[in-house]
Amino acid sequence: RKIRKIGARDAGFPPGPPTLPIVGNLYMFPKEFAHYKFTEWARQYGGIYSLKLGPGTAIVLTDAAAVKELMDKRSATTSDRPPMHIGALVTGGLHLVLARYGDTWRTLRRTAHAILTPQATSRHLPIQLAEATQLLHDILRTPQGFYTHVQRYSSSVIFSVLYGKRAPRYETPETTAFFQVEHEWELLMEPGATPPVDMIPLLKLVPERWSKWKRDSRRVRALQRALYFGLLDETAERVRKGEHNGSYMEEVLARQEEFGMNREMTGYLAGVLIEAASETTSSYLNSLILALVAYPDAQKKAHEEIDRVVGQHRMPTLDDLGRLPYVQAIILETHRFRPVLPLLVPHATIAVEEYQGYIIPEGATIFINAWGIFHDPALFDSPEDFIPDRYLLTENGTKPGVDGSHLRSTLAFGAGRRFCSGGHLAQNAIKINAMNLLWAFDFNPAVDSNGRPIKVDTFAYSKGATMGPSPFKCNITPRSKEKAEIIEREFLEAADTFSKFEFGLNPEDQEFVTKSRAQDH
Ligand code: HEM
Repeated sequence: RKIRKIGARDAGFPPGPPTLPIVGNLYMFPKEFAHYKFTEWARQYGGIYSLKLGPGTAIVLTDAAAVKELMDKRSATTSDRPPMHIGALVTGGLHLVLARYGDTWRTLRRTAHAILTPQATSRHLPIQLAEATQLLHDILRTPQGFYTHVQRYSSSVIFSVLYGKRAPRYETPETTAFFQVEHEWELLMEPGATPPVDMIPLLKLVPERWSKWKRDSRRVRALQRALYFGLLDETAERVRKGEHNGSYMEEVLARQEEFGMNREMTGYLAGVLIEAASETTSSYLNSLILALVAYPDAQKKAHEEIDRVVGQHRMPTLDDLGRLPYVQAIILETHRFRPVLPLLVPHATIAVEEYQGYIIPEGATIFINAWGIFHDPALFDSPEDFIPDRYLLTENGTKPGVDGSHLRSTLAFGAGRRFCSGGHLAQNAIKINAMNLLWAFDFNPAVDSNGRPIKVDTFAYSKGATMGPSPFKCNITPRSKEKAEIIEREFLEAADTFSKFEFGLNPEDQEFVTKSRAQDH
């Protein structure tokens, strides 16, 4: 009887789709883009429902009030992560984002905080601004390469902050290596993409030659370690030679003991921060560009506003944003329309909780279905469309007359004690680049050989835990000759800020840097 009970939903648990003995709902668990199926189930079973994953239980929250109560207010018991055998195999349990709620996580998070508080973040503004200027310059020169220009931007900022070493090109070896391994890692970590080894531990015993996930895990681990520890050793070597440049890893290496860190933790902390910062920020910005191409009316309104407030003769600054309500609305609408992590990152409970009469067992996985909340037709008018104007009508973009007070504008950055550590850095990146891109460029569909516009597909997204648009084509042109000249000029002026971060460049990078500056003279 006990065995037959495995996979069955206990009395008192939130409702959910029908289960089968032993496997529960595993037989129907989506293998990719899980947020779509999760949202379909939410419309059927409600804002809080449960899935039986073999003997384990997952709770899916598609309700802002439940997120506020369970994840924000009761975060003392809902801030663990579910055991992720594959993640632990790849990173040795030292992955800050995936680490269980315990001392290792606390130490890593505390150490990361040193560079990510609002105050510390303001110290990174000069390099963020300089890199954002290069992004405009790169797009001006080779607009068709915008997608990787954006990726270069986001990785170069975090490389500079962490190791004091920037990436002038997408082809800079560390950047290319990072995005390649990150893609494989993302595929491995997507919910449902690999056999459920956490729920059915016997699967761990399948020999490596029959389990692709084992081979992939080994490969990703080797590639990540080569990159992360290579960069760390390079920093240590530089310090040994007395060539300090004030980077964060220099500080962690010097104060390792005080932080409670060792070499393994330090290498992974920095590597995980590259992961957490690069793919997310670049996916967001590429989604923004995709939305601007697909929704020309919204783009036009933003252009009108930015021309009125910032004008033709200077680039925008962070201080302008307060006077750009439509651009602010575009920023919020992009998070809603295409949240970078549609299911955020799963949490887990360390004690039983009770909510609205339902039991949430200890050790349950909790998925926050941000996609389902943001695309709920009961909350939002035409949720499938990109309509920034909704955020001018009500604070949280909900339709008039609906109570949207449980939502918060930062939902896309997570909840409770696991809330995104890099929120301030990310918000600055988004604000600066959203304003810059809108000020500088017109984004239009690419045209085919007959001159007909090619419609972009706003649903063409790559698989993986992070939701980034698949590479797409569009036509990007500067909005005026004067703006193009300002970008050229500002790019030259950024050279000063860059110089501190440009050491040990390989010959190709060095040539690129020299040429790109010389051409502007
Ligand atoms: C558009 C940009 C970004 C988005 C949308 C984003 C979103 C998120 C989300 C949803 C989580 C999971 C939160 C949860 O479990 O409740 C998270 C965690 C995290 N993020 Fe971000 N993030 C972004 C950029 C960054 C940046 C720039 C950094 C660092 C420089 C960063 C560092 C982290 C870290 C370290 C965690 C793990 C926190 C923990 O588990 O304790 N993120 N982020």
